[in-house]
Amino acid sequence: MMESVVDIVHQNMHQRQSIGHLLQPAPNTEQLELAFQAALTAPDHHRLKPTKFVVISPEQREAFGELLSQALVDLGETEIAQIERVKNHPLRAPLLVLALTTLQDHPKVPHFEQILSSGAAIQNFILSLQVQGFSTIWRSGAVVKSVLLKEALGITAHDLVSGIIYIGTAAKAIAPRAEIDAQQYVSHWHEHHEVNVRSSEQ
Ligand SMILES: Cc1cc2nc3c(=O)[nH]c(=O)nc-3n(C[C@H](O)[C@H](O)[C@H](O)COP(=O)(O)O)c2cc1C
Repeated sequence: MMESVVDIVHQNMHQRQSIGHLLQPAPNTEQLELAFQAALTAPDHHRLKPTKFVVISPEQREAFGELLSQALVDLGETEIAQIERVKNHPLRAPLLVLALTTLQDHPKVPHFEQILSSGAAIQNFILSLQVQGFSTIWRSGAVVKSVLLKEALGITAHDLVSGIIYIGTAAKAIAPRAEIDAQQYVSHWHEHHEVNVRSSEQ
C-alpha cells in the first residue's frame, strides 16, 4: 500500500537522530539551499528574520578549528590538550553550518521569541536534510559564548551562536528511536480549577 504523506512526514521526524560521526557525502549546493528555504519558513514574530546561517566548507574546517581554539583561549582555557582537541572538532563531519541569532530590541518581540524562532528554523533545517538522506548533529559547546568567535562571524557580543550543525552521512544504520510515550508530557486543562487571583491591593 502506498504510504501517505502524513506517514512519510512523521517517519522523517521519528527517524531523525543525532549522529556524532559523519562521513561524505555532504549535501551539494542545491540540497543545502532547499534546507535553508525550509529553515526560513519557521514562525518568526514580526518577520524579524533573527536566524542567519554561515556555511563552513570542507576545505575551511581546519581554519575554523583554529578559530575555535582561539575562542577557547579567549574564554580563559589554559589546558593545552583541550585547546588542541577543539581544533579537530570540525573534522567530525564533512560540512558545518553555523546558525546565528541576531537579536533586535523590538517593542513586541522579546529576545526569547527571537531565540525560539531560531530553534524552529534549525529544526526545519535538519529535518529537510534528513528527508534528503543526510544526517546531522546540532552542537554548541563552550565556544559559542566567545565574543572573539562572535566578532569573527560578524555578529555582536549580544547575538548568539545558536548552533553548530554538523552535516554528512551516517556511517552505519542506527537503531530506531525508542517509542515515545507522549501522554507523559501532555495534560488537559481543567477549566474549573481554582486560580489564586492576585489582588492588586496586596
Ligand atoms: C541548543 C542545543 C545544543 C546542543 N549542543 C550539543 C553539544 O554541544 N554536544 C552534543 O553532544 N549534543 C548537543 N546537543 C544535543 C544533540 O543535538 C541531540 O539533540 C541529543 O544528543 C539528543 O539526540 P537526538 O537528536 O538523537 O534525539 C544540543 C542540542 C541543542 C538543542
